[in-house]
Amino acid sequence: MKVGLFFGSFNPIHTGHLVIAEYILEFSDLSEIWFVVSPQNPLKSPEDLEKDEHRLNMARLAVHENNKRLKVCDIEMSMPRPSYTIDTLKKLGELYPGNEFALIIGSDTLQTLPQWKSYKELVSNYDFLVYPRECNAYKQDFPTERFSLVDAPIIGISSTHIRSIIAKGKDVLGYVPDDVWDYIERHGLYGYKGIKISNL
Ligand SMILES: Nc1ncnc2c1ncn2[C@@H]1O[C@H](COP(=O)(O)OP(=O)(O)OP(=O)(O)O)[C@@H](O)[C@H]1O
Ligand SMILES: O=C(O)c1ccc[n+]([C@@H]2O[C@H](COP(=O)([O-])O)[C@@H](O)[C@H]2O)c1
Repeated sequence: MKVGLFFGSFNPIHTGHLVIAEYILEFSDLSEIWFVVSPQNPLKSPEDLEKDEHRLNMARLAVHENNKRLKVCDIEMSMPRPSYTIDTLKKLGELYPGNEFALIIGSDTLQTLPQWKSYKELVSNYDFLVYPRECNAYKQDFPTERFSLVDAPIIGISSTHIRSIIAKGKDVLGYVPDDVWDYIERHGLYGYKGIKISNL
């Protein structure tokens, strides 16, 4: 089975992640997509990062009964930190020898990819599905022939924007699934103190 891995902090998971995953499932040869929730991106500061448990729970709520071919993978929770993708891929390869794994990345990630651990090994040994994000993705930027462009729509939603909306007491509209929003409210995540009356 060919599985697409969508690695991320998912702080929080949002509609953009889900739409892209659904789109790729529909228009690629992947059988499933797994959202791999990372405890700590090696290139990002842990500032503003909600607890692993919360980010994992929200990812599970988001994919719950949504589409049986979308799954959440918690493998990095029990691995050394920060979360190096090459190490996770090797571990997944040992655990699921019958699966072929491909990576799903946004075009923004192409710029930082050369800084990733074992970059050359990564781009030589795995397929990458790249979708456009905010900016165009140009095929000449692809480091190897294992990269292919996904003609997915551009969705202008980011976790950073959602966190700032919540902290300002504004409504996140449809940017996160309802169950995820309920979870954020219930646990007071991202500085949530209720939506200001002026917005209602
Ligand atoms: N709106 C979106 N459209 C397409 N891909 C997205 C979108 N938002 C995030 N992604 C991709 O999902 C993966 C994981 O995303 P991540 O958890 O970093 O979300 P994010 O919204 O970029 O978060 P942050 O704003 O905190 O950096 C990354 O590969 C990122 O490029
Ligand atoms: O392996 C690396 O060196 C590496 C460097 C930067 C990012 N990553 C992974 O890329 C994913 C994207 O993270 P994020 O925070 O942008 O959602 C996440 O799983 C990180 O662990 C991995």
